[in-house]
This record gives sequence, structure tokens and C-alpha cells, in this order.
Amino acid sequence: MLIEVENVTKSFSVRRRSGRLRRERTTVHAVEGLTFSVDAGEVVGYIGPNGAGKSTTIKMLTGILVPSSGRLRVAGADPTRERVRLAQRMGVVFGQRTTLWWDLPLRDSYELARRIYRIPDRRYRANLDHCVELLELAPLLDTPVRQLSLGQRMRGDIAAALLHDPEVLYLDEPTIGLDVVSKNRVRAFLAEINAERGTTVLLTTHDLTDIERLCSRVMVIDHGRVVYDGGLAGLHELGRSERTLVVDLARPAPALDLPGARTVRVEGTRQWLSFPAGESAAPLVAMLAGRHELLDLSVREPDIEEVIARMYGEARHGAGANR
Ligand SMILES: Nc1ncnc2c1ncn2[C@@H]1O[C@H](COP(=O)(O)OP(=O)(O)OP(=O)(O)O)[C@@H](O)[C@H]1O
Repeated sequence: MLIEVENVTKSFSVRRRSGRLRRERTTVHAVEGLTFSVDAGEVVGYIGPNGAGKSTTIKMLTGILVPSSGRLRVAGADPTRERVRLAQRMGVVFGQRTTLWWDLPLRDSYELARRIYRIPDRRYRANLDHCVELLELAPLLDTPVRQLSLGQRMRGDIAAALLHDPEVLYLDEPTIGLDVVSKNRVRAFLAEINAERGTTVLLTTHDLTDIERLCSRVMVIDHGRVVYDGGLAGLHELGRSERTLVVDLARPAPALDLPGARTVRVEGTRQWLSFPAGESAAPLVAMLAGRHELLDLSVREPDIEEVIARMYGEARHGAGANR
């Protein structure tokens, strides 16, 4: 077991304004009775609504925050007590912030990482070459970080987190704000790193496609506890989520009536058809193409917030409702 979290709680004492001049001390339970474990080599999606406790978990795993109670181990070590030793074994990427030096070219940030982590020369060279090739960083190495686009900067950050060969990589929203091409590049790279090096990945994201492409397991956290732990298909089932096929017909037509799909909207020649998220769009497309002349089509994935919201709805109506 690489990551073990047992009954972990993290509370913050905050002062809230309770009147015009009065301030009251209250306690925020960011994480409460959190329990899960991750095996070496797993890629786990860690999702949940805003304020659920995801970042707090990552901060505790990296040793930045100390748990209020409970037991937390990464590679058998306590992250807060053995932070320096564990730093050698983990990499962290926060999508909203950069660990690179703003005014320096990417190359210099990497050189600094080499010194900080005391990476042996040959290993450093090999890892850098590998990242530069897969993340297409060669034309950017001499550009100051502040001149990079968000997608370029993110690729730069991910490379920086991997130069010292960490066993575990924590990614907090690594594709946030990126265009589709950059997102795909980042996803393909992470999949390859996991397959080649067996790097364990814990990934928080609001993008379901990240999870679909990368994670065999998803943990949903809400109010600081794990409320779902399993495959993405199971989450879809719980949330009864649907994908949407958007079709542009050559000519206007009445609402399409196809088995396995519901037509939810018609606007001129464009129609929206919903179908269960666990199923492929291929049979629908084949059926449509046989009956109508199609100009274009696309598939929209369900929104992660919607899936989770519906999942909670189900839990509330079903037996053993929690929160
Ligand atoms: N330093 C802090 N002081 C006080 N409260 C905090 C602190 N850090 C987090 N919290 C609170 O703890 C709860 C969990 O926050 P956390 O940042 O872990 O959520 P999150 O799941 O990462 O959310 P998001 O998706 O918005 O990033 C929130 O209610 C937040 O306001």
C-alpha cells in the first residue's frame, strides 16, 4: 500500500463575522473521518464539489498541512515528520499555481530542480530528454516562464514534477483552462508515465474526460469523507448520467425517434439526443447515418458536477441515505 489514510480529520479554527462588530470563532471541518488507501501504480481520480476537502487532502499527503487527528502514511512514512525524505519520492502539480521560476527560462527551473533534488546527471538527462520529447517542450526551453501560454506552462510544470523520478504524483486540476489539444497531450503523457514507470497518480479534476482517459478508479469526496469509491461506470450508474449526441441534419426533420436515445431538443436542423453515459455512440450514429443525411455530429460528455449532484440525490432518496 503506497498511500494509507485512516480516519483523518483536519479542522480549521476561523473567525466569522456574526454582527456588525462581533466576530465569532467557529471550527471548519475540512476533512472528517477520511479513510482510503491507494496501491502503488494506481491512477485514482479524486473528485467532489467545491470545498469538499480535496486540496486539504493533497496538502496533508504532501506534508504541508498536519492532520488534526488520524493516521496518514505515504510509502510507510509520516508526511509531516519526514517531509524532506518524502519530497524525493513525490511530485506535485497545482494547476492554478506554478512551481517554475517566473522570470527564468524553463531550462533554468529544471536545472534548479536538479540541484535541489540532487538528481544524478545521467538520470536527469534521460528524464529531461524524455519529458521534452513527449511534452514537446524543445522549442520552449529557453523561453521565460512568464511568456508561456497556460498550456505550455502546465506541460513545463508537469515535467518539473517528474525530473526526480517520483513514485507518486499528486495533480490538482492539471488540465484546468487548457484547450482540447493541450488537454489531450497532458493526458497522453500521464498515461504513458504511469504505464512505463508505474508512477502512482492521485488526480483531482472537474473534467470527467480526464477521469475517463486516465483513471481506473474514482473516489468521490463530500464534506470531507469518501462517499463513493469504485469505477467510473458505477458512478455513472449511480448518477444515471447521460451523454448527448448533437447532430446537424442536412434538412430540418421532426424530433428523431431512435431506440436507446431520447431527443431532448430540436433547433432547426440541429437535434440533441441523450443516451446512457456507459454506452457507445457508435450504434446510434450508424442508425442515424442509415436514415438521414448528416452534415456533422459531436458527443458531449456529462458534467462532473451534474453526475455527483444526481448521485447525492439518489443517495438521499435511497436506503441508508447519508448527507
Ligand atoms: N487554511 C484554511 N483555513 C480555514 N478554512 C480552510 C482552509 N483551507 C481550507 N479550508 C476550508 O476547508 C474546506 C475544504 O477546502 P478544500 O480547499 O480542501 O476543498 P476542495 O475540495 O479542494 O475545493 P475546490 O474544489 O473548491 O478546490 C472548505 O470549507 C474551506 O473553506
